[in-house]
Amino acid sequence: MKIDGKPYRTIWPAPDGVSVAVIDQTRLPFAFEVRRLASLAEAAEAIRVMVVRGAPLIGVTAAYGLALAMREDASNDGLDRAVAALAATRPTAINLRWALDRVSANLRQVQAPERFAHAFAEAGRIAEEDVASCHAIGNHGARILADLAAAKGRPINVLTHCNAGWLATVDWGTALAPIYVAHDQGVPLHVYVDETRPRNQGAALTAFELNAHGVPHTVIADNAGGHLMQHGGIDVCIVGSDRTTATGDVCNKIGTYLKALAAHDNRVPFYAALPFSTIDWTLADGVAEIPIEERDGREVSHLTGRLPDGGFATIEVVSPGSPVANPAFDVTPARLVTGIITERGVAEPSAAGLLALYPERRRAA
Ligand SMILES: CSC[C@@H](O)[C@@H](O)C(=O)COP(=O)(O)O
Repeated sequence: MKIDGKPYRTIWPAPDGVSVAVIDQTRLPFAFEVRRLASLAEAAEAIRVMVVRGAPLIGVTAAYGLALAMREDASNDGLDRAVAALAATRPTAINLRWALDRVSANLRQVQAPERFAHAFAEAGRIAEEDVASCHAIGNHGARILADLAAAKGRPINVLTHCNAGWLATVDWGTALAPIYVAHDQGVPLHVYVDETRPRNQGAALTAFELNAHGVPHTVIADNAGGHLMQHGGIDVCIVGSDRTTATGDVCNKIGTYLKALAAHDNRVPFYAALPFSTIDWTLADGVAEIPIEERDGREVSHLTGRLPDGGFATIEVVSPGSPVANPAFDVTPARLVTGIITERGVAEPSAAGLLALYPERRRAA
């Protein structure tokens, strides 16, 4: 996607050929800064502190992180240690584990001296595949939006939560890809953007993206969505996912479940958009089985933003001394999901629906 007319991806090989460049998402929307990751430690830290975030991008960064680790220690022990270090950075997004498994399986087939080049190339392939998957998700999802706009005969209102746009992937995004494709095709739409406390990925990142692309949008407080749905203000919800079970339960940013409940109560269609790398085929019950990341309470008790003089400040907003909890994701059961938009088409949110799109998994099972 473009920033000030210049096309960007969220991660790309640096010109030196031995490191990668990423957009520092902790600085957006007020500052656009590119960071270079040159070591395993830098890649792991970038994922942990959310310089890069979003399930698909976490996976690609981990793949490059494994490559960077192979420059430091390409032995089998070094490979095991690097996989463990990267896997420990964030527990919920399955793309992380999926990318590590894929690259490390590849590396075990080659001798140590070749491992860096192999891993770097494989990470690049994963990135390219992610772009293709997200673009395909955009095309499939755009048809849903176009049909809805045609049926309503007016601009449609789409609600999204967190940031599942191009910043959360390598390019295009998952939940926002259908919006970009539909907007580019001339489908009249407007997006309600949940601010997404505590880290405000909606207010900071989704709004930044939609602004840059010229998509009409309005940022709302997280608690406003139910009210808007009761009054006919939302025609469809689209969210991303960090892990989707083989039965169609969808785990996404904290607060997604409440939106799905409100959508169900108001008969508003609720879609999750995700690539195959987000499906955890080993799980059947998302609420019971998906590990939910618990993040630092400071993300709830403090807010960081821009001051009138352009400087940045972090301020305290919770009564000092009050305990704070910060679960970062929740699970929306399949029964609340209308459809799962994937790179292969739209699946019914069920084991049968997903297997119909991914028949090779039936054989694997
Ligand atoms: C295309 S990304 C889908 C999800 O990763 C996204 O909705 C989300 O919850 C991101 O969470 P984050 O904690 O910012 O990494």
